[in-house]
Amino acid sequence: MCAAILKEHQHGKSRVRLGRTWREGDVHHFVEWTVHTMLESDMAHAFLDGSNTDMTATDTQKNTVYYIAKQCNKRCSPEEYAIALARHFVATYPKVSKAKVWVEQAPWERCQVDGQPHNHGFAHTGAEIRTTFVTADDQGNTAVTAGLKGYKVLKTTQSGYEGYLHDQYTLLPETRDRIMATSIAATWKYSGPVNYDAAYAAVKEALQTAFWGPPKSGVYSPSVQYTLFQMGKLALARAPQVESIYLNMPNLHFLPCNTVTSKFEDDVYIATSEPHGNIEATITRGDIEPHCKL
Ligand SMILES: O=c1[nH]c(=O)c2[nH]c(=O)[nH]c2[nH]1
Repeated sequence: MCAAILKEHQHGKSRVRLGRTWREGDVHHFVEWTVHTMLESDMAHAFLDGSNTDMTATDTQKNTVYYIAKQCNKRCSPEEYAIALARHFVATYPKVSKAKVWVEQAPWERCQVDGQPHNHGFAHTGAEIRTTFVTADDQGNTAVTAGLKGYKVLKTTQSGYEGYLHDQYTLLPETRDRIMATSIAATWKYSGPVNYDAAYAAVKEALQTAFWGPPKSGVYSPSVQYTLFQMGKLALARAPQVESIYLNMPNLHFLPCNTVTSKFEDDVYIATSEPHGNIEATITRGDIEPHCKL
């Protein structure tokens, strides 16, 4: 038999789903989180010898997800929760050298009835999922990445695509007026502790502003690539605690449609989801390692 060496190993629980309410008098707050845990630990003997001695079972990890949610008795951000959970794992289990926690927050939003925010009513907006990824190690280091995914945005004009390489394989006509649509996935890394809710709002607003531009005039986009960089740049400018940001933006095509009676007049499009372009980049303030995608 050939020699085989065990390299990196880890174990965790995926897709642990929980709801958490916090009651502040009559006003209730609600989050739904899907949590993934992963522990790097001194457990080579489990892989090599079949011994489970000292192993933190993934079922135990799942139970801890709920336990720490219960311990968070004040309303908290997904980042604060993930930090508490990751630190609990390294503090409690001597064999664990690093804990990784991912949290995805479902888009439940307080609803309005008769123009008033409801005390305990929430609607699933189907909008973006807020994400976080936290690592804590046994040396006391904690790293926090925040993000969002599935945030679909579109503009009906102020987008074009021209000047690209033309050869025998090129069919795409150049345009200065097209629909631009994407589903933004972003992750950004914090340089230290911040107000996570405020920083999230600042980054999201920066992404929106750079994508759409001013309400009346918009802003011209010569490509998804250029707009993506503008979005990342504005996020870094508006959120000083953000060290770097990764953006993935599929180009969701709305294709010009000729109808049986008329040619395309920037009005009727064939809506598509695939195939789609796919553009991504990491934008940093300096020479920083790219970070983890959720
Ligand atoms: O903004 C765009 N970037 C591209 O790289 C590309 N490629 C393509 O066919 N259309 C577009 N649009």
